[in-house]
Amino acid sequence: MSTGEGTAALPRALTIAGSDSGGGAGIQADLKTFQELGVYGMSALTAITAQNTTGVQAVYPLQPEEVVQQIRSIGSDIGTDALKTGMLFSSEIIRAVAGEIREQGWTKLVVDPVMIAKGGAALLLEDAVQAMREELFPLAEIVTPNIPEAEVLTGVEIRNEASKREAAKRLAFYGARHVIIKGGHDHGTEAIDLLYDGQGFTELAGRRIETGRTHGTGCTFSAALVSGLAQGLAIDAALKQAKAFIQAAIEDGIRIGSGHGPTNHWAYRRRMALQF
Ligand SMILES: Nc1ncnc2c1ncn2[C@@H]1O[C@H](COP(=O)(O)OP(=O)(O)O)[C@@H](O)[C@H]1O
Ligand SMILES: Cc1ncc(COP(=O)(O)O)c(N)n1
Repeated sequence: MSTGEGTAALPRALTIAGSDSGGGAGIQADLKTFQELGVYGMSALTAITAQNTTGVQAVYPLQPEEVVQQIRSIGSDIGTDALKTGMLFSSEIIRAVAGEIREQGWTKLVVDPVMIAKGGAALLLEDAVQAMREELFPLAEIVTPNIPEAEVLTGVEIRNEASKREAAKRLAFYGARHVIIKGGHDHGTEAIDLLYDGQGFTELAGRRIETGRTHGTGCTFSAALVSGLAQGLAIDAALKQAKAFIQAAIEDGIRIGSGHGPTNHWAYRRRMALQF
């Protein structure tokens, strides 16, 4: 019988990101992922987007101090074991968020350098790329660009394995302790994510699924990574869990909306349950 005293020491994770009204990406994807992996989820909103599977209809950024206050409220009372950033929109918000993360002394930070939604809408202003590199990357345990984002951040055109590795090295040079260049935008029968830890490379491959339902894959993947870090996993174990989580979520994508449908955040836990 429950004593009503509560569950001790659930891992805690915070997402600092934009809201996706359609529920497939942004903080909604992050919170669903935290919950599915048994992590207590918290959020600090950076922007509201009016969005569905067909695209982004409007973006309403918050004031930098509104973002900072949310983070401060969490830091001054609940705290967090790990955190991620997603859509940050402007250099002003990036600077404010980086300043507050430094203030809180949080180090288990995953930076997902969200730039463009799958439908083509800008989720980061062009002049904010430099602030992202200079302010946020030095604080990051892991940065998780997709291929187009890695190209914008480094100026390296990724055409083959050698240029992908060169881009990863440059991203590490900006201060991130680990770099994962995600392979969703690549071609081939496998989606291969490349991890660089400042010394060597590791590849993690999953079967590429032919589907249009990939809205929120990057958000979901980085939220799963953060969950692993919050649980105390090492980077390679957190990456394996995140890859299995996103693979299941894409394989069991949800048939809703007429455009880029969302992934299924429930799929991984259901598969785990079926194994026992
Ligand atoms: N069609 C796919 N089949 C299997 N895995 C995929 C597919 N698309 C993306 N992934 C995986 O999803 C994760 C997110 O990658 P990606 O889609 O490149 O990010 P983003 O959403 O930032 O563009 C990575 O682990 C990637 O390998
Ligand atoms: C609020 C918000 N944040 C991020 C994304 C990127 O989505 P994806 O993970 O598919 O790149 C999005 N579409 N909306």
